[in-house]
Amino acid sequence: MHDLACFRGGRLLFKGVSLALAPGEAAQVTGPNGAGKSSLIRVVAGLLAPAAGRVECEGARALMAESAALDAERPLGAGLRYWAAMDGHGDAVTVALAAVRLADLTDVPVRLLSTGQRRRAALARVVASGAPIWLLDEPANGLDVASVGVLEALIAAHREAGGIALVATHLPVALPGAKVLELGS
Ligand SMILES: Nc1ncnc2c1ncn2[C@@H]1O[C@H](COP(=O)(O)OP(=O)(O)OP(=O)(O)O)[C@@H](O)[C@H]1O
Repeated sequence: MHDLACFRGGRLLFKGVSLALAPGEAAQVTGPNGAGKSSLIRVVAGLLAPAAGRVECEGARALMAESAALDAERPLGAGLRYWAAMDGHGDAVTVALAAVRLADLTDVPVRLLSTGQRRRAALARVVASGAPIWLLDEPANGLDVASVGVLEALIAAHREAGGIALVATHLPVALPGAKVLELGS
């Protein structure tokens, strides 16, 4: 991120935001409600144009935001395979579902999943994407303590394998050695 600025709703949310993440590194984006954490994640994802500055990425980006964008009527496994196939990793879904402890629900329609299970499904989508750069917007929302542990372990394994994680969260998520990007300060 080079000198990023973001205007939204006629308001300057942040400016002068610069950060470099090398393989294996992570950053936590913090700040009060409305500071622009989600907006920053969307800028880095390429979904929102910055008012100034630029983002450079080497490798694909996977975004975990509020919605997992999975067809509610489809079985979970089939819904995830649809996206993973687009990313060229259709065979990664079984492992991803096991990683987020949802293997038992592979054949259950997405509409029947609980809130926390939906969040874990969204995480499975990121895992199955094979993308080296994970952009996680409030990934711990709706997760119980054990699932936050799973989230932390998956991020750690991703970093150990040379991946990068940018995590916006107001809930505690252990990210050892992560850089901190505080917005609204
Ligand atoms: N589509 C939009 N159009 C105009 N303003 C928007 C839009 N989306 C968000 N905003 C505004 O941008 C500001 C930052 O929102 P953002 O969701 O990035 O904050 P946040 O730090 O993630 O907040 P929270 O902690 O509540 O999730 C808010 O004031 C919000 O009202």
